[in-house]
Amino acid sequence: MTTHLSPADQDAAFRPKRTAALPWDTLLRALESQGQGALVARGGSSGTGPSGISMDSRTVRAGDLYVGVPGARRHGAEFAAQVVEQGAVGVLTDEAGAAWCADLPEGTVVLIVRDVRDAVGPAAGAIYRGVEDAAGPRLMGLTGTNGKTTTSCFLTALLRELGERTGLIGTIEIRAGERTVPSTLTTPEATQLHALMGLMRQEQVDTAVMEVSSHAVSYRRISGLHYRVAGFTNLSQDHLDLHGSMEDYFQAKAGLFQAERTDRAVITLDGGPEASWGRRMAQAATCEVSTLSLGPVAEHDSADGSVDPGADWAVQELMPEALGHRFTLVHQPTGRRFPASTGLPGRFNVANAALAACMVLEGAPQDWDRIGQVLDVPVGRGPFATAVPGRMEVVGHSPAAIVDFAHNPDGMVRALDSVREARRAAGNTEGRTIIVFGATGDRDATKRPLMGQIAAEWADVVIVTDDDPHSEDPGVIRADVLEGVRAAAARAGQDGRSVQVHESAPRPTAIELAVSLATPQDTVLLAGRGHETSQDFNGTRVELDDRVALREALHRHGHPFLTGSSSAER
Ligand SMILES: CC(=O)N[C@H]1[C@@H](OP(=O)(O)OP(=O)(O)OC[C@H]2O[C@@H](n3ccc(=O)[nH]c3=O)[C@H](O)[C@@H]2O)O[C@H](CO)[C@@H](O)[C@@H]1O[C@H](C)C(=O)N[C@@H](C)C(=O)N[C@H](CCC(=O)O)C(=O)O
Ligand SMILES: Nc1ncnc2c1ncn2[C@@H]1O[C@H](COP(=O)(O)OP(=O)(O)OP(=O)(O)O)[C@@H](O)[C@H]1O
Repeated sequence: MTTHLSPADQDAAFRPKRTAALPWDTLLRALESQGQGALVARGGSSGTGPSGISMDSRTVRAGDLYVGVPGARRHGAEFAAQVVEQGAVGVLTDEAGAAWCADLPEGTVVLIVRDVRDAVGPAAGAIYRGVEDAAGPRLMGLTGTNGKTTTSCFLTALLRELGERTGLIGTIEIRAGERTVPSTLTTPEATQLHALMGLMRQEQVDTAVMEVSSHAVSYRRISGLHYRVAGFTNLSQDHLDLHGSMEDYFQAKAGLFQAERTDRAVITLDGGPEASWGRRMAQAATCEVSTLSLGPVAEHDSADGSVDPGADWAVQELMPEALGHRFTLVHQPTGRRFPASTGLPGRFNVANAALAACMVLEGAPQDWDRIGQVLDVPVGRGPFATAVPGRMEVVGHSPAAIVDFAHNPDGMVRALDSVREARRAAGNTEGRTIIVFGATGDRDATKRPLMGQIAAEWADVVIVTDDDPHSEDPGVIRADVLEGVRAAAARAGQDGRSVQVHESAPRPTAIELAVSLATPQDTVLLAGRGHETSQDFNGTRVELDDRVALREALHRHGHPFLTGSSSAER
C-alpha cells in the first residue's frame, strides 16, 4: 500500500547510506569531461566539496550541493540563501540564477553553467559515484504511453528468476534489492536517480529497471545515465499539456534511443493504435535497434494478425488460456522459438511480456537456453504471471470486478476490450460492462471527451466520476468527459444499442452505484486510479483505494470478493 512520505523523508530514503564529500576540483573536472564546464562564481574550488545533491529546498541536507533550476513558476535559485542556512555547501545554477547568489555567506561555492538541467545529471553522478568512480548497476529503461509499469514488473520478475538481484524505479514503487520506497513520480529527478544508483550499488543490485516518462526526457532527468537496453511499448494520445503535439511527444520519447544514451533498443513496431509511431521510432533511433512485431496482438487500425517479416522478433501462436495467454516468441533471423505465457488478463499483456522477454534476450545472447527454460511455463506460472498492483487487478468474479489504471484513450480501449474478450471466452453472452472513471485535472484536457466517447462505445453503463481533479473544478472535468459520453451514447442509440449514462461523485458513491446496478453476469471496471490510495482535490488529499472501496461495495451487496493479499475467495 502506498504511504505518503514528506518530500524530505522520501528523498532521504532514495539516498545511499554513506557518501564521502567529493572535492570541488574533482567535481569540476567531472563536469568538464561531460562537456558541462562550470564557472566558479564564488568561493574557491580547492576545499571539501558536497556529499549530496538536491534540486528542492524541501529536501536539502547538510553538505549538499543545491541545484537552482529555472521552473515554470519560479527560479529555484530564489531559495539559495535559505538552503545555505539549511547546510548546503554550494549552489549550481545558471546565469539567471546567479542574481540570487550574490549575497551568500563567505565560503559558499557558486557554480554557474550554461544549462543547469544538462549539468545536474553529470554533477549528481560524480557526487554519488565518489572519488573511486564506482560502476553499476546495469540499467534497463522502458518508455511508451502505456505498459511501462507492467513491462518493468515483468522484466524484474524475469531477471530475478534468472538469479539476478534487481532494482526498480517506476510509478508504483522504487526498489533497491530488498528495500522499497513508494514513488511519487514515474521517473524521479536526476539528483534522486543518481542517489538511487548509489543506493543500488551499496545494495549490490545487478540490474536496475527504470520507467522513463516523456517528462523525464524533456526535463533531462535522465542526464548522466546510460542504458544497456531500452524498450519502447507504444505511442498514443497523452500528456499533450506538456508536449503540445504528438510530434513533440514522439520526439521526447525518441530521446531515449540515441546512441549516447543507450546501447541497444528493442522497439515494438505495432504496439499502439497507429503502427506508424513504432516504425518511425525504429528509424529515429541512433543506437543499435532490434524490432518486435506483435502480429496477432497488434491493435492498430490496419492490423490483420500477420507479423512483420522484417522484424527481428515476432509474437506467434497466440492462444487464450484461463485468465492469460500462451504465445511463442520467434527470433525471425534464426528461426529460434521461445514458447511463453502470461497470467494476467488482456492481449496487451502479451505485448508487455514479449517486450520484457526480448529485452532480456537481446541483453544476454549467450544465455538463450537458460532464458528459454524460464519462459516456457504453464499459464499462471512464471515471470509473466506476476500480479501488478492496480493493473487489471481482479477483485471479484461474480460480478467480475476489476481495477485498472487505464487513464488515456488507448489504455481504455485495451482495458474495455479485454473485459469483453474475457466474457466471450467464458461463454457469457448476458453480461454487461459497467465502467466507472473520470479524468485528471491540470493535464491534457483534449483527451477527456475522447475517453468519454470510448467508454460509451464499449460499455453498457457509463458512470462518470472524479479522478485527481488537482486544482480544477471537478464538475467542469466531469462535464468535459460527459460531452464525449453523451454524443457517443446518442450515436449508439441510433444503432439500436442503449447506453445508460450517470454522473456520480464523489468516487465512492459512484463505485457503490456501479455495484448496486451489477448482476452476477456483469463486469464492473474501475478505470484510472489503479494502485493509487488517495485523490488530490486542490492540495487536499482524500484517502481512497479503488480496490478496497470495490471490495466493500461487493460485500455490502452480498457478492463474493477476493482479498488483496491471498486472492482467496471469501
Ligand atoms: C509539470 C512538471 O512536470 N513540473 C516539474 C517542474 O516543475 P516547475 O517547473 O513547475 O517548478 P517550479 O515550481 O517553478 O520550481 C522551480 C524549482 O524550484 C524548486 N522549488 C520550488 C518550491 C520550493 O518551495 N522549493 C524549491 O526548491 C523546485 O524543486 C524546482 O526545482 O520541475 C520540477 C523540478 O524539476 C519537477 O519536480 C516538476 O514535476 C512535478 C512535481 C510533476 O508533478 N510532474 C509530473 C507531471 C511528471 O513529471 N509526470 C511524469 C509522467 C507521469 C506519467 O507518465 O503519467 C513523471 O515522470 O512522473
Ligand atoms: N501494452 C499496452 N498497450 C496499451 N495499453 C496498455 C498496455 N499495457 C497496459 N495498458 C493499459 O494502460 C494502463 C497502464 O498500464 P501501465 O501502468 O503498465 O502503463 P504505464 O506506461 O506505466 O502508465 P503510466 O506512465 O501512466 O504510469 C493499464 O492499466 C492498462 O489499462
